[in-house]
Amino acid sequence: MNHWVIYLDNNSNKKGFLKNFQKGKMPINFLEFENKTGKLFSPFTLEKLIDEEDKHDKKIISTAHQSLESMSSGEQKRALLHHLLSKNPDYIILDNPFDNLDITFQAQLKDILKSHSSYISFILLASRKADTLSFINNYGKLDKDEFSVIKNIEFNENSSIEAFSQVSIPNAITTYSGFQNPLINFKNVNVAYGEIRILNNINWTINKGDFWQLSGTNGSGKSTILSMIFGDNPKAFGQDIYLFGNKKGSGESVWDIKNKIGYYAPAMTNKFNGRHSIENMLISGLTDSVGLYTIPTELQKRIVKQWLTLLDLHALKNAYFNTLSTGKQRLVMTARAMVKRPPILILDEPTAGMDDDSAALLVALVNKFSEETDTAIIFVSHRKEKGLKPKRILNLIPSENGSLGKII
Ligand SMILES: Nc1ncnc2c1ncn2[C@@H]1O[C@H](COP(=O)(O)OP(=O)(O)OP(=O)(O)O)[C@@H](O)[C@H]1O
Repeated sequence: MNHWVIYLDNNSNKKGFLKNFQKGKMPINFLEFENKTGKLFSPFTLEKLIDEEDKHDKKIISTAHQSLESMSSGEQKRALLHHLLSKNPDYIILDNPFDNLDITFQAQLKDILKSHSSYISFILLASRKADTLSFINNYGKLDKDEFSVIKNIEFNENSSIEAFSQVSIPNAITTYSGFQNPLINFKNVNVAYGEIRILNNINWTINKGDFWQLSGTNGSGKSTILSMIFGDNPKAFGQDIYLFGNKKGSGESVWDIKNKIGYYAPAMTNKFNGRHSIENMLISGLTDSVGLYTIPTELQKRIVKQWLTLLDLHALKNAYFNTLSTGKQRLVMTARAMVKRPPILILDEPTAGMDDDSAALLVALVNKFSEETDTAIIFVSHRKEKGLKPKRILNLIPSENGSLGKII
């Protein structure tokens, strides 16, 4: 059985490769798959299934107990793999399957894949050099649209990233003032869905200038906590949760809260597939809109120019955002969440799907935010992100009665 890993970097045209592959236009090394049945294990497949379940009100993967959409990322991946395997394909393309997965589940997933590897071929698309599978026997890489076979992966340590050191984080236009510490305060917060307890007596205080990593295994409740801050999770009501001094649910609208928070999660990138220039993308971060509805002011343009210089993207300011490499898109989106210099910045698994070098660059940018500004940062990741310098970690540790919060 042939199994492949194809290493991707910042410039790989993964979408094009997948599209062609599925149409049967694959590199000659893959001709054995030409008339075979293949399946795609990717966030895109998950999105499509969630959409289909929603539109047709049917259960493809959802169970009587839980919808696919409400499952944690780990649970979704497990369910998707199970679904794809049940179709008995000849091969499965795995698009960065280990993203968003904690170490335990990564190991479980590797075991499941191995147990099927004697009769299903796996083609692994991997951005991280450490993400490989023991039974892989062919190696390749995708350079833009060009596939080539390589001998094996050479592990090279990232050189330390000196990027961004020349330019300071630009100033704010609107100053958010008048907020007292703590900006966020959770007191003995408990969440359960039916009989299942998710969070157990969580106490968490976030002050100005804090830099938190929120970590925990898949399903431990990280998204649940975020949704109580940034979303309108009804589980937040009636609990002792204080946002900017106000008890959650006591009158402030979700919009009021969102206005004071910069937020970025990779899934947001899909909202910006229209014709948005990089400059306008950053300006729209000042107004919290997807597009631009008013002519930008000179001041807005000046601030954004400084951001473009910081990101070394000034020469590309008129380029369309969707023509950028994934790594550069992520940098722009992260900066976009920060341009208004909000009191709180939430970055939800921002490095998922990035190659090592681009992830290191994003990490360097976030460290710089922490060093040079008063914005409190919450960086969600179960991966120990190399080089990230959070000051504190809230680690959610699952227990029978829901996750306990351990502060490190
Ligand atoms: N609406 C819901 N109904 C039932 N269970 C839910 C609902 N929303 C979340 N859950 C469950 O709550 C648990 C915590 O989920 P959550 O998404 O917060 O975890 P997470 O730490 O963000 O996981 P991951 O890293 O995999 O994204 C999971 O077991 C999930 O299935």
